Amino acid sequence: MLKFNIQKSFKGQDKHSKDLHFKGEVDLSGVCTIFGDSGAGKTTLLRCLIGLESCTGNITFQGQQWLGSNGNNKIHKLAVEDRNIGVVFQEPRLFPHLNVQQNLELAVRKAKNSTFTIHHLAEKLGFSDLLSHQTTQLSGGQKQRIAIARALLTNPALLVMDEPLSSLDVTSKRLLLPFLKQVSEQIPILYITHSEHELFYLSKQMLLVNDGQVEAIGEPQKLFLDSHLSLIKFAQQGLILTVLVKEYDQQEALIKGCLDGQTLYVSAEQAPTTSQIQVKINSRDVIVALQPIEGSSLLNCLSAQIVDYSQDNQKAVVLTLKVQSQCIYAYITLRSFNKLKLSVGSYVYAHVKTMSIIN
Ligand SMILES: Nc1ncnc2c1ncn2[C@@H]1O[C@H](COP(=O)(O)OP(=O)(O)OP(=O)(O)O)[C@@H](O)[C@H]1O
Repeated sequence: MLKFNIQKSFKGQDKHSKDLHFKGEVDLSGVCTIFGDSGAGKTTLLRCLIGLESCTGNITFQGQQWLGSNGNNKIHKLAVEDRNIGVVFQEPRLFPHLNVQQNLELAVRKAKNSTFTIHHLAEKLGFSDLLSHQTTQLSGGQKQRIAIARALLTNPALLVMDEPLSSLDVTSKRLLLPFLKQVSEQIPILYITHSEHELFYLSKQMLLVNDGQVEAIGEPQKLFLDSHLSLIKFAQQGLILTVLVKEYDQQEALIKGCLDGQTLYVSAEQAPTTSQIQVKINSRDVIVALQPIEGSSLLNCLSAQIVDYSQDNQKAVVLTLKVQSQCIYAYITLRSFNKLKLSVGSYVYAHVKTMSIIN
């Protein structure tokens, strides 16, 4: 469990800055993603938690006090190096005067009984042939793989990552995302990202940061559907759903899947390698009708119920359509909404024009 109630002020440094106040309790297991708008305070929260940024208040991790009062009204702050955290930033920050092996050996020396070895991680992350290379000769993706290995070799109780994949190519992301998911079964990960794809692929829970505060903590699917949260403006553009793979038709490059018991066809150049896929359905790609549309090129028609709706200032309505356990949004005009006499509880047919696979 990670518990925190901390304040941070940048006012001395920047008169325009607001005070930030973060409060929350997270039962850390798997990946917990820190998500929010640019400037919301994600990096500041993370840096305060791990002790790289000074702040006031209380932090405890798995019963160990990292920050707080020690009873005599004196501030207790556990040194960063005693918190047993592995840290990976957007920039790999390797020692340029050492080769890959030497960079990693520094971490091994720091660790107490590491469960990982250089050999094992080099194989898993595909850099066995780079061990004798100077780090200055490596690409960004190679450096980041080594930075992740270095963090793991310190045998951390918590791995903290600030947008670790944001500047990497697709191939590196394809290698690292499943790896991190696997690692998170052993070591909890606190992970900042702007990518919805990474968020939904990795996280069991998310910590939503908004305007210098923790706005909500919970499962991504639930928070993305909560119309009271700031996330809604972003979520209403489209939601991510889990689809079970039934079969793949190579000739038509089409996956036949199952979404909450209903058939869904998804275009894919290759057969999926997993038994379930995640697809993003944009709200503007959903056509709502009172009957199934016949004789059209539309492949997907889901029967759904309207469970909520909101009107935006563009004279459009965003409908929340529940398929069974999962929801999609549909963005329609106010005129269509009125014409179809829609309301909460109405049953409709949601025709999905297109969707993208995100894992
Ligand atoms: N060193 C600093 N001096 C003054 N203000 C700062 C400093 N660092 C952060 N801030 C302010 O604190 C707020 C939160 O910044 P932070 O970098 O934590 O946001 P973020 O959510 O991580 O943003 P991004 O996604 O763009 O990285 C911003 O208003 C920012 O201007």
